[in-house]
Amino acid sequence: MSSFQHIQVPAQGSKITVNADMSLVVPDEPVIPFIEGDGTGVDITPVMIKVVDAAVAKAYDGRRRIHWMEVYAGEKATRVYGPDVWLPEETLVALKDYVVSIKGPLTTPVGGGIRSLNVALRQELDLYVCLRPVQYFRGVPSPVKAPEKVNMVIFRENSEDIYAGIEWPARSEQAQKLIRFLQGEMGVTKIRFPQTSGVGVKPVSVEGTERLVRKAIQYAIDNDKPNVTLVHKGNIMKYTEGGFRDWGYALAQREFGAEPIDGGPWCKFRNPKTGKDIVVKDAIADAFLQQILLRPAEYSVIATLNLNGDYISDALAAQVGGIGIAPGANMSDSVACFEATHGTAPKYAGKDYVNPGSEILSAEMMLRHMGWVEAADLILSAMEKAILSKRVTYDFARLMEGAKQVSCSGFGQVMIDHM
Ligand SMILES: NC(=O)C1=CN([C@@H]2O[C@H](COP(=O)(O)OP(=O)(O)OC[C@H]3O[C@@H](n4cnc5c(N)ncnc54)[C@H](OP(=O)(O)O)[C@@H]3O)[C@@H](O)[C@H]2O)C=CC1
Ligand SMILES: O=C(O)CCC(=O)C(=O)O
Ligand SMILES: [Mg+2]
Repeated sequence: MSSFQHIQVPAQGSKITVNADMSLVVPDEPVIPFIEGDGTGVDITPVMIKVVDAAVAKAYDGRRRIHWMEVYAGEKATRVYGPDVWLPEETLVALKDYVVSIKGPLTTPVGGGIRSLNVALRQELDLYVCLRPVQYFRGVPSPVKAPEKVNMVIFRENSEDIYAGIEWPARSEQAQKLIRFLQGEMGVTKIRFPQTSGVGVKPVSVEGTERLVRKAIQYAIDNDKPNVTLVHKGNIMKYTEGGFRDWGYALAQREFGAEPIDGGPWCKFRNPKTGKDIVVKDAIADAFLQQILLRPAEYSVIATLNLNGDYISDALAAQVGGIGIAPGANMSDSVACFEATHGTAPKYAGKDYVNPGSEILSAEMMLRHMGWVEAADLILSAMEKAILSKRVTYDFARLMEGAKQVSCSGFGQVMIDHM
């Protein structure tokens, strides 16, 4: 018997569980929760499910099957649970309990209104790694000359930084109180317009940095990557972004035995699995954004803070063809919730128009994470073949010579036809 109020647990299928060493135990018929998402979520999420089901059926010939379980967040949650319930407690319980899940995008209003549900989910479940691989698919139209040189994996810190939403509006009692405290007790004299300033707080911790950088370096080891770059703005924000850089380097030396190169700060260590050197280096965020355009081949794994990671994700996605095919995952040591890099693209909502590729590739990451590599590989090859067939959604069609534009669901079907 389910103890959920509105979540319908599928009659068949069972939970994915986690061993003490954090490895997954994945049954052949797992129950996977999904959040449909706001805006274009209604378009892309059903297509993602159809493509994944087709890949799993093809790869395992009926021996494996996903039982999808809808859980609610965002506008749909307010329709199901009541007008003010944007992120029901039972959604959080289900995402945690069922270990692996996938979500569509959720709307966050600008300037006021509710705080980001996406951020709330990451915080509540402590999904501290935002993992966003950026790779080039043959045939994708790109604004740069050599998009195939972009092959990076972003590890974005997902739980702290200015992104955590600790801020107060201009002229509010709280902002005024904090400004008075800063001026009266902390010796701050440089708030230019204290009467009319909104204020935000940017927490960046040693633990938060270390757990993220540790994952990034381990990923470089496991996946035979040549370097890890810590991207920060530590020249200006010395004790937050500068701290991130310093704690990252210190961790590389302390836990992975990295030695300074030419007196540092860059350092390197030998990959215990391959014997090759892994260089740990850093870049200041503004310079990094021009480096990824001019010298992308020199960067492989990126470890960065929350807001930088947000900007870098969309910028890098553009280099390989746009956020229509930019996947991602939010992960703790045990729980993972997969989601596209893009948002709800409201002007296209409900039009069966946008590219479902980002959410499908997020599902591909999910299948790989579950160890269902055959199904994941099928999705990758179907994506590549679909793009090469030039039957693509508007975002690619408008940049491709000789393309035939298809709808969101049409692109899903083209993928299935190529499996
Ligand atoms: N994780 C999440 O749930 C996220 C949620 N958001 C939220 O989404 C809302 C809208 O944000 P906005 O800044 O407009 O960013 P979006 O990512 O939603 O859209 C920006 C532009 O990106 C392109 N785009 C987005 N999705 C697709 C797709 N599936 N296929 C092809 N192109 C796509 C479109 O470009 P074009 O106009 O050129 O066609 C679109 O206008 C906000 O409330 C924001 O907070 C934003 C990011 C992540
Ligand atoms: O939460 C949001 O609305 C935006 C989040 C976002 O842009 C991201 O995580 O990349
Ligand atoms: Mg973003």
